[in-house]
Amino acid sequence: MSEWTAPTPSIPLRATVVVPGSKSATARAYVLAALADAPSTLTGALDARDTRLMRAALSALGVRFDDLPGGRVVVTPPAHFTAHVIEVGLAGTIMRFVPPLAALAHGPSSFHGDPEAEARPVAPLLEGLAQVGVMIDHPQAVPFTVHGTGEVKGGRITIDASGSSQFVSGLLLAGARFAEGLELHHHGAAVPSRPHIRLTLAMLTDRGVDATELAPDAWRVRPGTIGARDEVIEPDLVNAAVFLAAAIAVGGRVTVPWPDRTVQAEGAILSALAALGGTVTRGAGSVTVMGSGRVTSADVDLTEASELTCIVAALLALSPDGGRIRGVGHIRGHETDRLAALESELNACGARVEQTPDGLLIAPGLLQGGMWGTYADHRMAHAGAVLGLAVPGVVLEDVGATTKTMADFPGLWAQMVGA
Ligand SMILES: O=C(O)C1=C[C@@H](OP(=O)(O)O)[C@@H](O)[C@H](O)C1
Ligand SMILES: C=C(OP(=O)(O)O)C(=O)O
Repeated sequence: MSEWTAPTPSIPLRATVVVPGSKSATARAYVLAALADAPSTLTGALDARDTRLMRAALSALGVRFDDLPGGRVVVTPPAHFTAHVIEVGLAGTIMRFVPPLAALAHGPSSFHGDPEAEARPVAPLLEGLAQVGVMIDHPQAVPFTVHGTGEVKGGRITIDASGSSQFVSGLLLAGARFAEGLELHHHGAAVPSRPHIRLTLAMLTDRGVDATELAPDAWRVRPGTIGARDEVIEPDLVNAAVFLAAAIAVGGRVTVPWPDRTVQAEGAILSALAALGGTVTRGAGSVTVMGSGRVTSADVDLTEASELTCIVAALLALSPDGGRIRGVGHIRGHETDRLAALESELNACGARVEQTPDGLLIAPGLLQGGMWGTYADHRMAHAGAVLGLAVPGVVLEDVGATTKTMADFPGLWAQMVGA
């Protein structure tokens, strides 16, 4: 546990921050390289806890990683995956993307993780694999064991993916390596975070896989090889948004590198920041957000970008009129129950927050600093940092939680604030 006092700048921000590679793109690029027909070279892959654990998990299955100068890594797939013990940490991408690869190995692979990982939903994914003949012990939650037989029959699977888009992505990523491919149907309440499914389909298509959305809740992947691909990983736009949010919280301007074309959820991210009072300007390869120091009250639907909930909640708590967040009921199953955690921490700081079935209602209050619980959750830590820009004395219980997706969040934050 490392406590960290959030810096409160005395002058408006003026900063450019270079945010590391996308967690979601790195995880997919590693998994697809592991499944490919030849080695792939990736540049700018994220190096943080989730992606280190992903490398360790894939290495355990027989994949080789050779680091080269210039942030490049060559990923060499094995002829056959070898069953092994897999450590998922608290990464949704590992507990949901790696089991289908373990099913393609010979023998049992047991999946373990942090205590918090055991509360995260994984059953729909594992039940989906069971529908096409994969044997799994304790398919309810981490820890579980996948008994691989070297092949997966594939075919039609129906699951309830309302708990996480990662159930869909995890099955689609490996579907081309199933003997009959995959036709995946969702049955249940709305699937969240759809831009992440679009990212999965785009990265599959880019590697020569015939992967399509047949209907809003149905996807098909035809069997075939997954082509090796050399790729430059884009910056993580959700993590970039944390820094852009800072300009809205205290005023000034923050610039981050931003790809000119992306399949990350840029529309949802930039429109949320604009709704909260940010003036968003696109430059060539960058985005700048300017803020006046006054957060606009807003009613924000984050169905497409639920990872923003924590920082949007912190900003709305700073708004003189508060606001509302909708469309994110499923984040009760993220790194922690984020709606409960935000309600508890923001109320402890003097805001008046209550949960709704699918989000939060946030009313203003007289805000004060104090200990900010981080719940082993990087995005709860980000929220505390954003709040602390404007409220002196916010102390994060454990800034180490941020290493999940950024190796040096405190360093980047200090650089931005000019501390
Ligand atoms: O596929 C991915 O890379 C992700 C999908 C989303 O999951 P949910 O659909 O569970 O929100 C997102 O929140 C998570 O951070 C990353
Ligand atoms: C939900 C998140 O992560 P994970 O990939 O572990 O699901 C997140 O990063 O906000």
